[in-house]
Amino acid sequence: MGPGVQDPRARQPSGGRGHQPSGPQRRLLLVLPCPRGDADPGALPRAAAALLRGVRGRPGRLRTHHPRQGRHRPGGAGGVQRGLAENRARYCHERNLAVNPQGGNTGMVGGSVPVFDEIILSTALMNQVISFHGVSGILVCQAGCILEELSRYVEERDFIMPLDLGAKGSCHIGGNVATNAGGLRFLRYGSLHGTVLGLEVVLADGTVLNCLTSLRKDNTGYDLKQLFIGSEGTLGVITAVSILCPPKPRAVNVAFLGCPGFAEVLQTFSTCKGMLGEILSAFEFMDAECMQLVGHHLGLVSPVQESPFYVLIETSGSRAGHDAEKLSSFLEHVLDFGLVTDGTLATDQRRVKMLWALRERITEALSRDGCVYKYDISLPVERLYDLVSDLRARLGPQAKHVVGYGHLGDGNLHLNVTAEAFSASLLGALEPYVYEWTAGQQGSVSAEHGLGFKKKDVLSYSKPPAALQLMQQLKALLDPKGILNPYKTLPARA
Ligand SMILES: O=C(O)CC[C@@H](O)C(=O)O
Ligand SMILES: [Zn+2]
Repeated sequence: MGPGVQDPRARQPSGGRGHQPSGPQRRLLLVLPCPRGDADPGALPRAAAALLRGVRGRPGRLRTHHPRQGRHRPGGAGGVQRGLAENRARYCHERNLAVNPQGGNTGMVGGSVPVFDEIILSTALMNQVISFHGVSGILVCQAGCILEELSRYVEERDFIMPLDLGAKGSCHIGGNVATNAGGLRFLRYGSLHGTVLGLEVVLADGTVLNCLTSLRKDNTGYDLKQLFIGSEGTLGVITAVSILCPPKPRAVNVAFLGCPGFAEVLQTFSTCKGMLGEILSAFEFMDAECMQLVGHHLGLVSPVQESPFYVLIETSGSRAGHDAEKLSSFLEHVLDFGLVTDGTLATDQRRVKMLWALRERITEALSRDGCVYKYDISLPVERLYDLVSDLRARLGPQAKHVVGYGHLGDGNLHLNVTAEAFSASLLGALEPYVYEWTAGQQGSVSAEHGLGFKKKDVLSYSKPPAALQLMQQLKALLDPKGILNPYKTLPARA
């Protein structure tokens, strides 16, 4: 199996917005039985015992600490779990044991799975809300909280999480931050580099770096937390997160539209920004092949007539009447100008979820189509679909499907190619072509999925040698023994 290729049997993120989590689960901490070269031979079994002690207790439900207990009071569950992460990091550091931090294991690039002999350090038991402030909307929670449970928790208090992903039913907030996950609310609420206010991180030597502040403004020197956001567990293990939650919008509308060509998709986007302004919260697109795949593999039915492209527009605002008025004059305009040929609107939650499922479940449909070659690319929005058309012509019958979809509002294309089985010649036709094409547009070879194990060797297509060197130096400074998530993010040194 090639480096950018997804094994069709690999675990997939859970389905669309309607997905219900299966409730708290017991996660096993796996210990692979081969010590690293110079490690103490008895160390792994002892580490296994120490690690496994951590899964004995009943996995907790999402709950808030009693404020009187304090966050790190000895005996408080938060203190115990954080303490375990800290002790494990010390233990592993002393014995030169490699550690693979793991959250919900829903990543796309193999960042959360061990490569050789790493010990998996699961955050599953660190699943408590530490505090939530109803005026500021600042949530402080442990790393193992499941995104969907956090969403429910803050929504009950009239706020929302600033990020939303198809994998919300199983991904952990710590993993979201470690991978700097993008997702469906990025257009409106921006990157985790902006919404995360503080982090608690266990460093490679077991030191706890407590930068878990809840301040909107803090200009005291280097902003160290930024180093860990998107570093995929290679610089430290995130154990707690402080994050700013926006107020829950009172009115959410979704429009699902059919467009006759990609030029019209782009014009619809420009018009939409101009006419919907501050209420626009998502602008997603998918091509006709995506629609065929969700229909064929998942039985989902298109709500609009067959079109070469489809667009999903979400608005989130505070006055339903005002938003509906804006949306209908926008729709009238795009229909009159032939930018859109058919469309449907949803305001009730059930239909909103149904329309989102068409877009969110494309990944799931692709995984049922065979062997999937996945690319997550940032490009100038005007060129976003050229790569897909270009590849369709280049690959011809070698590929079963070449599809393009994604977060058009963020300039993020998800290019996926499917085939009956893995083929070295198909991979050879795709790589390095896709990466060279992207670099030619000054794009990014990983817009939101990170580099992990699968994409680490293509980093240089998007970063200059001096940046790579500085990254290697930071890694050596923070993790001199190279025990934190080795073989990930950075290419192997020559
Ligand atoms: O599977 C993919 O390529 C994309 C997954 C995810 O980022 C999405 O936006 O649906
Ligand atoms: Zn995405």
